[in-house]
Amino acid sequence: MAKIYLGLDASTQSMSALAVDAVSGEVVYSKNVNFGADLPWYNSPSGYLKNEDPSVVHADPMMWLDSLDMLFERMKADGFDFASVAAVSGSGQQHGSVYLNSSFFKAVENLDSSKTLAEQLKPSLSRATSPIWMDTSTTLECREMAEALGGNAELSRITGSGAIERFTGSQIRKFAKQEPENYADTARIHLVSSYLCSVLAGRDCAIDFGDGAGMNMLNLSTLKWDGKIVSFLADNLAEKLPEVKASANIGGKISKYFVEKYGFNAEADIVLFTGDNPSSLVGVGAMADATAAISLGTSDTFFASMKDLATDPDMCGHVFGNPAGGFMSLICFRNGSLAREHLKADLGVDWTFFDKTSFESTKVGCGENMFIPFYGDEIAPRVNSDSPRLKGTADFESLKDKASAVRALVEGQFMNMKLRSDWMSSKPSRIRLTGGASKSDGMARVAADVFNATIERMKVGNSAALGAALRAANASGGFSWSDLAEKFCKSDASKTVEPIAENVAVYAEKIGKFAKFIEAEYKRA
Ligand SMILES: Nc1ncnc2c1ncn2[C@@H]1O[C@H](COP(=O)(O)OP(=O)(O)O)[C@@H](O)[C@H]1O
Ligand SMILES: O=C(CO)[C@@H](O)[C@H](O)COP(=O)(O)O
Repeated sequence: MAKIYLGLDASTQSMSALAVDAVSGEVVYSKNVNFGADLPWYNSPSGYLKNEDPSVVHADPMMWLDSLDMLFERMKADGFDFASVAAVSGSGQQHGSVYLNSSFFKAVENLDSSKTLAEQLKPSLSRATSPIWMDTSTTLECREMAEALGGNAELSRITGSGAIERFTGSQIRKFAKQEPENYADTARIHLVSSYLCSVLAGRDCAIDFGDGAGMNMLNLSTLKWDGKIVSFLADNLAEKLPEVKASANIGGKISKYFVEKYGFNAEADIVLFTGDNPSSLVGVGAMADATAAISLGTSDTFFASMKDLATDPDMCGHVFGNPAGGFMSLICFRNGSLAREHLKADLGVDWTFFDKTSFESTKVGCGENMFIPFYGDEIAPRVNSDSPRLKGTADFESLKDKASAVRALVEGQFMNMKLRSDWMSSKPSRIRLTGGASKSDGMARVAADVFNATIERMKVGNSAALGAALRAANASGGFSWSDLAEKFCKSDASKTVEPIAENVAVYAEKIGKFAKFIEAEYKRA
């Protein structure tokens, strides 16, 4: 008999759903709502609100709720059989936080299916907007954290990361300092993942170890909130935090709101949500071995499950909980797809030119041309930037040579990724590529040659939503990881890209020059 599990993914730019039949091994349904295109009244074309201070990046949490209702409406219109779903889980863009007053607990338990989620839950916000992972405005709070808590190396030893601007701890501290009344009015602080989980379950749910580790306050040795860090960050913070639990816990049965409105089975389990990267780790089938993965979503990320805990001396890399148990390493690049989109718009070209044509008409390594692709602040390395830096021929620097500009930007992104990931002890010979831009053959080729690794692309593209569905099947249905990985996490052999020795040598030679170019331009501390 079919066993259907539904995975949801609320990432930076979209809310998506993917349903699997865990018995037959089929993906039976998928659907997507794009925040910019489908909810234009939120004025968030790329999923976040414009701010006059570019370091402040917030999103409207009601946009996430409206997109969830819209997604389920679309699924209903498609005739999706909600009643057949045995369990739901999900993932959210990491680090983003939702601030709620004490009315939240009752409001989420008593959702009325004749109204929308947003109209019922808006009054329970104690902060109108949510800082998200792209926010870099908490440098001062990070410095205060490091000074008070024994330095970044110590914070990294305890939490898996030094004090980081986008992580939730420094964001909470900034909110408490700048808006003390609203902070005092806050009874609960959720992550995007645990907020949506709570809404689905109709009760206040826990944060999981995967996403919780992105808050700079989870003690990785005890897997509890670290008392010393929490009390330093803000007054009474401990009581405002949800519980933190292993990802495989059930948050509860699905709320009657979704049963009445969309026809879910009232017995469907809601499995704790996690971050989109930990979820992708599961979706690419890398939860149980040392396979590395690169996700080219809004952010670019490089991650792998971890055998031995190791931290990054340069503080760009992080340790998160692996939803399948143990830990994972991750490096996040803020100038991922948005930098590619920026150049694409500046050049007035389409994705075919960007993914293919430009690579066919240019040479590997791009001669002397180099492109540091930091259109905005970067987090790996941690530098403030408001424009990319180009060095090379006049036509290249003025962007007249469009093909070279595209190649050099992509090469710059992957060489930077290689430089920042060298702290991870194992050099992967095989990397799984996922995310919206992984369809680009040009990018897959550059990744293979820069990393000297086989690049595998997945049969099921949306690895975060797939990971969520597989986590639901594992935690609620008892399906083993090996069974699920065997059925769902296969790469598409026709899209595998092998490294070419000649090209590998070009990048091995060029990467040193590129590192010096970055250092000279940004004079890193
Ligand atoms: N053909 C393509 N080539 C390169 N990038 C693409 C292509 N199609 C989509 N993208 C990029 O994929 C991104 C979305 O990827 P996705 O994984 O859905 O992001 P997220 O999960 O962060 O919302 C878009 O920002 C877009 O730039
Ligand atoms: O900050 C991080 C990871 O630390 C980002 O990777 C966010 O989790 C956003 O993910 P995408 O929407 O780009 O997938």
